[in-house]
Amino acid sequence: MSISLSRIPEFDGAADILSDDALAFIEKLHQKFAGTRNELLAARDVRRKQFSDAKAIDFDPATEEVRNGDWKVAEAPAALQDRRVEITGPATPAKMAINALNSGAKVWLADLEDASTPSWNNVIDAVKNLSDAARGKLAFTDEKTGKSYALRTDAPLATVVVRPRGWHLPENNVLIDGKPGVGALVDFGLHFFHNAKVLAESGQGPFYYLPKMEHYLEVRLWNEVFTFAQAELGIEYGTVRATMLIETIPAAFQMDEFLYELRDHVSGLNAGRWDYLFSIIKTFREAGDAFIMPDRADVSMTAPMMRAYTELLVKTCHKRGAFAMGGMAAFIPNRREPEVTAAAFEKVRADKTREANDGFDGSWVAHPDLVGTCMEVFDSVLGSKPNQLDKQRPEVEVTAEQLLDIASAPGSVTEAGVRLNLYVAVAYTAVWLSGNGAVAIHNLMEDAATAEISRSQIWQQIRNKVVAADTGNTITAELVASILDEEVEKLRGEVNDAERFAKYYEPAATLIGTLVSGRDEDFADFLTTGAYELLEKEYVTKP
Ligand SMILES: CC(=O)SCCNC(=O)CCNC(=O)[C@H](O)C(C)(C)COP(=O)(O)OP(=O)(O)OC[C@H]1O[C@@H](n2cnc3c(N)ncnc32)[C@H](O)[C@@H]1OP(=O)(O)O
Ligand SMILES: O=CC(=O)O
Ligand SMILES: [Mg+2]
Repeated sequence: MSISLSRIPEFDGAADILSDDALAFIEKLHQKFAGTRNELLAARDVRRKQFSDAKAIDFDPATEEVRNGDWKVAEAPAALQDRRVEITGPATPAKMAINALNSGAKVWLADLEDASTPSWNNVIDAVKNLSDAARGKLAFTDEKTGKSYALRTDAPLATVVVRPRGWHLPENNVLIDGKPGVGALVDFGLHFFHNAKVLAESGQGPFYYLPKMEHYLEVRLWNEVFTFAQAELGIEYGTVRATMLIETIPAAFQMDEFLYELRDHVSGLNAGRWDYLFSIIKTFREAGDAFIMPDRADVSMTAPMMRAYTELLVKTCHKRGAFAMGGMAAFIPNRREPEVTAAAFEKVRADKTREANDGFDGSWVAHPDLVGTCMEVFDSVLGSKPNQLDKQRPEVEVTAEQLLDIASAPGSVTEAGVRLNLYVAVAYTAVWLSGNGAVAIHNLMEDAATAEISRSQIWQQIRNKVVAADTGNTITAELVASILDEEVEKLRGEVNDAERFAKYYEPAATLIGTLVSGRDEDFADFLTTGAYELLEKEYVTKP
């Protein structure tokens, strides 16, 4: 097996991140783990079809012993005992990293997944920023504004928890025997290689968030990666700690199994609500009326199936001694519009209050101005305790039917919802292609997970011939195509920059137009896979 690179990004420090020793480590990770990763991805397709045909998923009888067994995960290290507020955001540009580290949050989820466009420059800059942060020397001057950014010294910085890409994404710029590498192994491998020792020495990690897994064997693979990586670099077994997102519907049926597989390296589970909704739509997209999701804006965390999911997560985590982490309310403040900010504070407060009262140990915010709201809510529930691991939920009983009870989610499908989904999916994908993996649209945070819901809902609605509640029209491919045209014209006017529109919005619109078609052959497992092909072809590798 041999490793090579398409190119080294042209900025200071990139060559150091891609040193020969680091690449040798990445090559070893691929040698040992890429084959299993490929098999596990193929197994996802087979299972999904089975679930869709059966119109059901159930708890696996083969792992009943794990679910009924009396076991606990390893105790969390001091740096992760108090996670009441976690800010999320990309690790590039450096100013975002510094703002997150300085935000007052206990943890920063440094995101190479939902909030990140994995252009080669972004991936390497993110690792470089994380490496500088681990050594306390991250600083930045914004060339546009002249504003300088430095790590604060007057208060603790957030503890860094890095989220590498999910198992599905390739890394086209790392070639293994001439073929694309595995994004997850590149992100993890580079971060771990450069930072594991320094973080371990200061008790600050290395810590990870693991996204988008669908089966406990995928967790087992991460456990093997961690075990190997620690041994290879002489780091004590069990130093790595990871929090796993329960953000796919099959994973909701395996919370115990996930924790068990990673029990020496785990610190908790997180309720990743946006990918979770996407996963429900994706899994059951052709399974008929019982699985039609209402308009995205209608589905809230108080819908019965979402209550079942979060209640089961808290119960399972605390029974096993693992943290239960809340998810992202998408409302974000706007510093130029006080009434938008006030509404965001109120909605986020309500969301965090529900989570804190349910027993979550902390939760996520998308913006520094929301740290205070989340902190106040958890302070009032936790009191002097760092977490509420002691809050057991024996009264919670959740069935497979409750987890899959989509039909009783309040709300309806409307043509206005279709229109909004198309607008958001195209606008987000265009911004993603321009290098930003997260953006505010209509005062909501949009990232890869929220955009996935928008595009997959439309496919599901066309496929199942859903009738729109507001117009009485059946949602057909033709209707969607004509609304898409209108929304693209609206965006053209708003963007008002022909070159930018042609470069980012037109390819985004073409991609989304295909993905939503309602035809089997057009439904991609991930929006970002197609977008990544465009990114690599059109925007990065071309001179
Ligand atoms: C489904 C999921 O996975 S959720 C987790 C993944 N998603 C995310 O992490 C999204 C995180 N949030 C963001 O990226 C941003 O908040 C956005 C894109 C939604 C909005 O960003 P902006 O439009 O820049 O917001 P705004 O102009 O109000 O920002 C004000 C300041 O706060 C900073 N800021 C905003 N959000 C963040 C953040 N999450 N982390 C660090 N700094 C931030 C901005 O950089 C800006 O700093 P500056 O004044 O020094 O220039
Ligand atoms: O990653 C989080 C989500 O909601 O998706
Ligand atoms: Mg997600």
